[in-house]
Amino acid sequence: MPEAAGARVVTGEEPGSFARSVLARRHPALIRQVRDAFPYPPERQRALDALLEETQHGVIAPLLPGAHDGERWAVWGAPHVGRSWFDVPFLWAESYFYRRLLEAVGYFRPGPWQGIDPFAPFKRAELGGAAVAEELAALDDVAALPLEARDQAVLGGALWGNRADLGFRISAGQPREATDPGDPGTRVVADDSAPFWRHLAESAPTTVHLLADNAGRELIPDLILLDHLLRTGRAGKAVLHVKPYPYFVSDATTSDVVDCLRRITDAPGRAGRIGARLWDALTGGRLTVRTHPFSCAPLPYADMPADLRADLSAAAVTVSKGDLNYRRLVGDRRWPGTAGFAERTAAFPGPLLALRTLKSDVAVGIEASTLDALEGSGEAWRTSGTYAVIQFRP
Ligand SMILES: O=P(O)(O)OC[C@H]1O[C@](O)(CO)[C@@H](O)[C@@H]1O
Repeated sequence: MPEAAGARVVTGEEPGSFARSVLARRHPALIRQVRDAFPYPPERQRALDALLEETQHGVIAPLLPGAHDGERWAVWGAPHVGRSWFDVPFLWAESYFYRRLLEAVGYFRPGPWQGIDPFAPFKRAELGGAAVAEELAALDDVAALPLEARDQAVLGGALWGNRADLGFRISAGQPREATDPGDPGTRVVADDSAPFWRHLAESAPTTVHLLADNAGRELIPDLILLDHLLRTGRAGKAVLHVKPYPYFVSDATTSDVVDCLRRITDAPGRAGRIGARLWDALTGGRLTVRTHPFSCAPLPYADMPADLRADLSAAAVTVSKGDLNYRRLVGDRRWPGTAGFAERTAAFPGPLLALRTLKSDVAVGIEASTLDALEGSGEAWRTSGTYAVIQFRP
């Protein structure tokens, strides 16, 4: 990889950088929100306070002895433990932060707080909100469209669903809506949707994998996309990869899949029918949910273990959702924006589609003229969540 030598790994060292703002502002705000959202006993509160102090002023500590995944994290953390959270790779720091937050709230420890998702109140509020109801109702109109327009509608739904990310909206202690993106069509800065649909038309209807990102307003359109691919015969089977435990605030776990499915199934009109089909697909084995531990690993996809690699190698396509998955696909480095998507993702097995709204510094596969226009716009286009890419390579 000739560019790797010249592309710096993203860390929080640089004052004013996006990564630094996440570590210095979002993470403390999130700790406070979680602390306020539950009646945690004093020892859990103290653990959360200690984590806050450590992340801002201390050095990275290892997991407590006896952690079920202690050995794995000891290997992954060996180069970083004992250093400032701001000085280590941002991808690793964010991933480990969520693991430590779960430790602080007693998520894995036998006892009353075991298995209690600290982000559940935020996810639940979103799922019960008006936006989800409106989005489900809009499916009635999509049903009337010709196939090609329906293809674009469900793909666009899954793409822009990625804007609805609760972690992204935590700023200075307050969840906030991202700025209105304006006309989403003009905000897709790399669009390989045509070759993607051609590829599916030319492939035998084998298995489609989807690496899910956020629950709620993102997972619902993801499920609708999978239903569309199954129903139109582009996929014979589908596999939905979700996180084995709560992660990056709103990342989907199996219980979020169930909550979303219930929400879709309970909706009137076409949404309810899609929900019933998805339920049948799950119970009948056409749609499978996977929770591979690597889904929460602080590593690029190039380092995926052999079993996951074998699984994805057999896919007609893997659809990768969201910003974090994108960083893990291309490597969390300051690549030139024009670096090739196919080249950067060469180590990923099988055909790949990335659907991502841009919420961090990493971007590749953008035409030089588009990149110039974006750089000249004065906008925080890499991090605002208002621009997106649909990038495909066979
Ligand atoms: O939910 P997504 O799209 O993966 O976004 C996660 C992104 O949010 C951040 O954690 C910051 O809020 C980024 O650093 C990260 O890549």
